Amino acid sequence: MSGIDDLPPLRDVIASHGLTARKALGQNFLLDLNLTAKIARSAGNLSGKDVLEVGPGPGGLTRGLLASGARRVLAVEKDPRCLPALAEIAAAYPGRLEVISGDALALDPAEHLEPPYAICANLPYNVGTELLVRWLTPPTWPPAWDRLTLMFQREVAERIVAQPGGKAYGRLAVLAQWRTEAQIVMHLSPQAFTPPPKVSSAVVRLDALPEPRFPADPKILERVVAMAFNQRRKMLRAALKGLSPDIEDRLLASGIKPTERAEQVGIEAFCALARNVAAG
Ligand SMILES: C[S@@+](CC[C@H](N)C(=O)[O-])C[C@H]1O[C@@H](n2cnc3c(N)ncnc32)[C@H](O)[C@@H]1O
Repeated sequence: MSGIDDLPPLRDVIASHGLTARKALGQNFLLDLNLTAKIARSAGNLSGKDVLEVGPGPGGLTRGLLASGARRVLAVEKDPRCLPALAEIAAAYPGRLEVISGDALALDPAEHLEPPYAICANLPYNVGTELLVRWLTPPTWPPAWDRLTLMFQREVAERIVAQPGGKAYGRLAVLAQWRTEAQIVMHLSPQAFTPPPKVSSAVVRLDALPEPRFPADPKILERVVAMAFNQRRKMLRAALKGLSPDIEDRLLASGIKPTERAEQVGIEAFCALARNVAAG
């Protein structure tokens, strides 16, 4: 007995299905069901909610999400070897777990889930940031999800919640914090995983704000921020010179010193610059 459901312990599951971890798929499994239950709880009240899970693997977190009351979990898994283990969970929770075999990058969750849905995942390291950026930049805001609860390498988690003035602060921090409340809610040591990765991990929770903190056109803001941080060691007057011939004036009008570097500029000032650029 696992403690949170009547399914077998995960060590038995991975042994019986021959689920040796594959590095190319970012497979570091969580086999402690108390821990996966804790991560599911950190996603808040899931009762009656639809949840998207990317990369369920043998299903430890999936079991936590179902046990914590999610109405329906849509789990997208690229490794077909995991499907039999997931089918056993689906049988234990009739009508509540749908498993899609394939690449999460190719999935449109809107075709399957009732908004506002939650997204909760122990993300594969190789596609984690790409998925996060995609979820943070939907065509309209608020997005179809209302909360992301995601495990990342600790260094990526720290970049998401970073404040101006340090090396961790960059495009990811601006994109995340402009339209969400982002916080690290849990730290995990490598030993929590099988096999243990080289680095520590952290769970980040991002709550979608009803509207952005400061007004700006998303596309223009993304362009300004990408250019500014692509050459983060340069002064902004140089890093952003491709943006406008009178960039120094625009920076000054936005309250930014042209000699500053991107990592010194807060989100409010980046938004002011994006509005100035949009005004033509
Ligand atoms: C870090 S493991 C997490 C597994 C499980 N959720 C856990 O916590 O034990 C990442 C999982 O994502 C899967 N995966 C990797 N790339 C994927 C992709 N592009 N789309 C969907 N799943 C993917 C891997 O096969 C693996 O099962």
